[in-house]
Amino acid sequence: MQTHKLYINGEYTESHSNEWIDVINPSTEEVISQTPKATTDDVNRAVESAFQAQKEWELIPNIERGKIVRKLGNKIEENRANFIDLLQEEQGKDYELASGEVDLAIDYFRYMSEWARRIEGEIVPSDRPNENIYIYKKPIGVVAGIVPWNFPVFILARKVATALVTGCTVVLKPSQQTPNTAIEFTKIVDGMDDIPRGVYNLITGTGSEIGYALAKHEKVDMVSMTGSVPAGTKVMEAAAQNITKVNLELGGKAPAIVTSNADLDVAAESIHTSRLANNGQACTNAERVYVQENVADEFIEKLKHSFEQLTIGNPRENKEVDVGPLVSQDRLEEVEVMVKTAVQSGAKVVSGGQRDEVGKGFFYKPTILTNVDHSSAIMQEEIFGPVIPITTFKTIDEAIEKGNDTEFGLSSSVYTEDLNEAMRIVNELKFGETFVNRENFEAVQGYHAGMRKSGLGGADGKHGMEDFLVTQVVYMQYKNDKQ
Ligand SMILES: NC(=O)c1ccc[n+]([C@@H]2O[C@H](COP(=O)([O-])OP(=O)(O)OC[C@H]3O[C@@H](n4cnc5c(N)ncnc54)[C@H](O)[C@@H]3O)[C@@H](O)[C@H]2O)c1
Ligand SMILES: O=C[C@H](O)CS(=O)(=O)O
Repeated sequence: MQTHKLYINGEYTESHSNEWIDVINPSTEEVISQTPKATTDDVNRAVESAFQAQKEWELIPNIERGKIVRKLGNKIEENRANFIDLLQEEQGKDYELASGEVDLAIDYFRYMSEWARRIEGEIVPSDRPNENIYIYKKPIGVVAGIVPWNFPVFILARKVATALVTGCTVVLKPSQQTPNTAIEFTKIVDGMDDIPRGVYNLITGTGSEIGYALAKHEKVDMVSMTGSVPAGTKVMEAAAQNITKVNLELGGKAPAIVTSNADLDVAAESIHTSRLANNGQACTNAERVYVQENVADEFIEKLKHSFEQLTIGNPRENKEVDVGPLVSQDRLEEVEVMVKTAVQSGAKVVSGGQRDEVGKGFFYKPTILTNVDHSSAIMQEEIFGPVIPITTFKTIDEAIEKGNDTEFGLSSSVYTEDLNEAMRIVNELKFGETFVNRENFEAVQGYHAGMRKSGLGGADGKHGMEDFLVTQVVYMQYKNDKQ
């Protein structure tokens, strides 16, 4: 059994707890490694080390930091196959998405490195003679990067690449369910002499203890956390104690609106892809469909047909597998309960509707539900599994109203070939992202940010990079000999 260590101040170190968390392969239920269950003492050590390293790191010229960030991407690429394998093993992704995620992480380090020369301030006119007002952009400081299990490599890149290029130091806490890819990344950092000690630290453990302690730490300047709304609420509560900035990427309940003017083949194919990506476990996946009633039967038939072609199994053993496992037994049971509750309330199962007993592993059959009420739990709560509930609408007004009627505000999508209809729906939907006639997954140069309970602040692009900066305004008075 492989056991791991924490990484603090440039050294591998034992946790003070001497307790361990099992990491389980969701396709086989085997324990694949054990990570230390860190303590608050370990959190203090890691944050102190990041705090001490901050000054040296931010004084390194941006361009040098950018080169280091680029190099990190290159090193992941050298180790690409290993990252893909570890990711498949700990999270159960299919090969295509696992390799896509690792490639996106590589790209992310490279993309963020390019901001090194472009972190710009401003000079604005003063009200007084002989004075310039400089608006400086500076690193926010120590960043706590708290990562979920569903995209453990890509979201690590979002936290680490952005922190390092902006001159911040980082304490990374991966999900206790998928720490092995972060541990592999830590080996890369450890092998690079150009990253000063303490700039990057890794601690492993539970969210409720270690994540919370990190968010509450007075020397953490920003908590950048991706995860569920309940955990994000806890992070805000902890951070509030020191008025620490939070950057939160939380859950979603993305509506997909299919109008009678849609290309139904495109809609069915995109919603299929969007609902099942990562075995149904992505925050931007289509989570509920509103289809105009005169095309509903045809659309549902197309989706049903495509769901029936799917192969389920261990994606690490078979590259052709379309749908792998859910990440854990708990996740499987939660999805099962949500579907059962919906069925008890009158939902009709068009496809799937139960576990897939392929042997060991946490497999649930891709499921289509119709006859669901817009206000029911399956239409309002995040499912995070391969289940798509579908309801109908009569008018575009109704579709927009129902689409917006949610506590989440991350992603949404619209299917129509009518430009006027598309523009109207896009303008009236209140979501951080809207995909028109295509499946989800955002671009690194965009801005991934949720409205309502889906988060605060955002990631990616110029605006995501700027979330890791603070502003200092300098009023520079000078003497003018000519006056
Ligand atoms: N908006 C986005 O970009 C985005 C991306 C990926 C996942 N998500 C969301 O993440 C969720 C799935 O991931 P998950 O199950 O790993 O989420 P989670 O909230 O259970 O855990 C996320 C991270 O937060 C930590 N955590 C948990 N409780 C905490 C607490 N009290 N204090 C501090 N940290 C805590 C966990 O240990 C983990 O590292 C879904 O809701 C999904 O929509 C959102
Ligand atoms: O879980 C959320 C996602 O859709 C994935 S990510 O935003 O690209 O990380």
